[in-house]
Amino acid sequence: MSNFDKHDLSGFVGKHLVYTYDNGWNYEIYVKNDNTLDYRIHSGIVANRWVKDQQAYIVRVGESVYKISWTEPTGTDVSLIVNLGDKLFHGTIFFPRWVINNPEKTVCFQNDHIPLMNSYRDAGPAYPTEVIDEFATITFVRDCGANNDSVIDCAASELPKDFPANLR
Ligand SMILES: C=Cc1ccc(O)cc1
Repeated sequence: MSNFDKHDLSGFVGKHLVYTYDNGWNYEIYVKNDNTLDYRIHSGIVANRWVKDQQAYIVRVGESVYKISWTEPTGTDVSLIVNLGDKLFHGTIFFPRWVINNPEKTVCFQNDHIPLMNSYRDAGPAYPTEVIDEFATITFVRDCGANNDSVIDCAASELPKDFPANLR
């Protein structure tokens, strides 16, 4: 039996993380509450895409290890492991084929374009799925409290040049 409370997400909710995948892609998430995240993409095939209020399954699987999983309006599925104790991160992204073919279609503030993303998802092609399975290095972490809408509120391209050093 585990000696931690798997239902206690208090060590995770409010966390703001910046991390770089081993393939060079730079991403950022904010764990808004126990079933919601915001994220922003700095580099990679969909750089400058950003999303608020994505509903997700968030579970605790170790003393300081958490897993976040969700499916997007685009049909992209994501599952992340965040190991805060070891500053270790692993992400698996299941991209539908249409995103790989035309990643630029998803580069936007998605919240303003949900019906469009759903229509792209439904038009496909969905297959073959492209699986990105990568470790990442956490380069920045801080606590911002729950339900803080100021943490991620613009595209990566609009951030100060010294981000995230400007937050320290
Ligand atoms: C497709 C979204 C997405 C968001 C965060 C992350 O680490 C991987 C994928």
